[in-house]
Amino acid sequence: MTRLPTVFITGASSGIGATYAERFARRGHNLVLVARDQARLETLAARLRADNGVTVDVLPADLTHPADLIAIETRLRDDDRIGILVNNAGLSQSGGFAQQSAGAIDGLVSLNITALTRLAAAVTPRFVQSGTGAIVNIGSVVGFLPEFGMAIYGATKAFVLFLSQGLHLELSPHGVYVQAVLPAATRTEIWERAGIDASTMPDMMEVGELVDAALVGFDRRETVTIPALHVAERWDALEGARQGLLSDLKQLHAAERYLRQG
Ligand SMILES: NC(=O)C1=CN([C@@H]2O[C@H](COP(=O)(O)OP(=O)(O)OC[C@H]3O[C@@H](n4cnc5c(N)ncnc54)[C@H](OP(=O)(O)O)[C@@H]3O)[C@@H](O)[C@H]2O)C=CC1
Ligand SMILES: CC(=O)[C@H](N)C(=O)O
Repeated sequence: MTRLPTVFITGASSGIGATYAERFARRGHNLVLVARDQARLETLAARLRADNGVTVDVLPADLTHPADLIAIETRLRDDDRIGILVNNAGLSQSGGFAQQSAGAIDGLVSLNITALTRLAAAVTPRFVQSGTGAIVNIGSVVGFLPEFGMAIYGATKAFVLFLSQGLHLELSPHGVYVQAVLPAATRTEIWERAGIDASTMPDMMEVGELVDAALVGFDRRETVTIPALHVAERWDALEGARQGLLSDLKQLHAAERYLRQG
């Protein structure tokens, strides 16, 4: 019987989520796996149980369906064995902003933003109460790359970064660790699902390398982990510039350049 916290992973039927499941199972953690494709989750769960001797629960759910989301929130709220949430389920964007239907926009926002936020919120009071726990939110470098041409997807990922930084500030004094993982292009099914030809991407990281790097950041308790960023000082400089900008906000009056001339 393991004393390690159970790891709850959304979007665990493929790609990054399935790889997190494999890596945490190898470390001896019990798992709860969530995605829509129950058969795929069951196959993965059976393999992880057999290979690692861990307990794996499968919770099929569509996180964009209100009733499913409530059921998943309830499990996170009530199951005090769960000590790590990997908020990974996500969807990419197909086409430019002008091509988006109302349904496509709703799908992106409800999975990438609403579900992720509600699951973090469901688990937080219990983690704060116990003074321990970890929330891993999967963002994307596209969250700071409007140049990539996926305005809605990128905005959902900018939200994930902001939320994670805010939660870090609020929850770390209570012993809760929050990590934002920002992958760059990684070889998974997300591209095909969005109707994007992955062969048009010049370089792509293999998913195992991505998750192993993200776990190095996790073990070091990094707040923001960007596996494809080779010069870490770039991130520090960006954060430094942001802090500098804060010190130049003076809200009593508009800046000189906005004062009307005559
Ligand atoms: N691959 C990449 O290049 C990058 C990926 N990311 C992020 O990584 C995360 C994982 O993506 P990745 O592994 O690449 O892609 P995959 O498409 O392989 O995985 C997405 C996972 O989310 C699940 N999922 C999709 N829709 C729903 C839903 N409505 N309800 C519940 N689960 C759902 C899928 O399972 P099912 O269909 O069974 O529901 C699947 O398990 C995403 O948040 C993505 O934005 C970030 C940057 C780069
Ligand atoms: C743009 C994508 O679809 C990809 N998941 C990424 O975030 O790089």
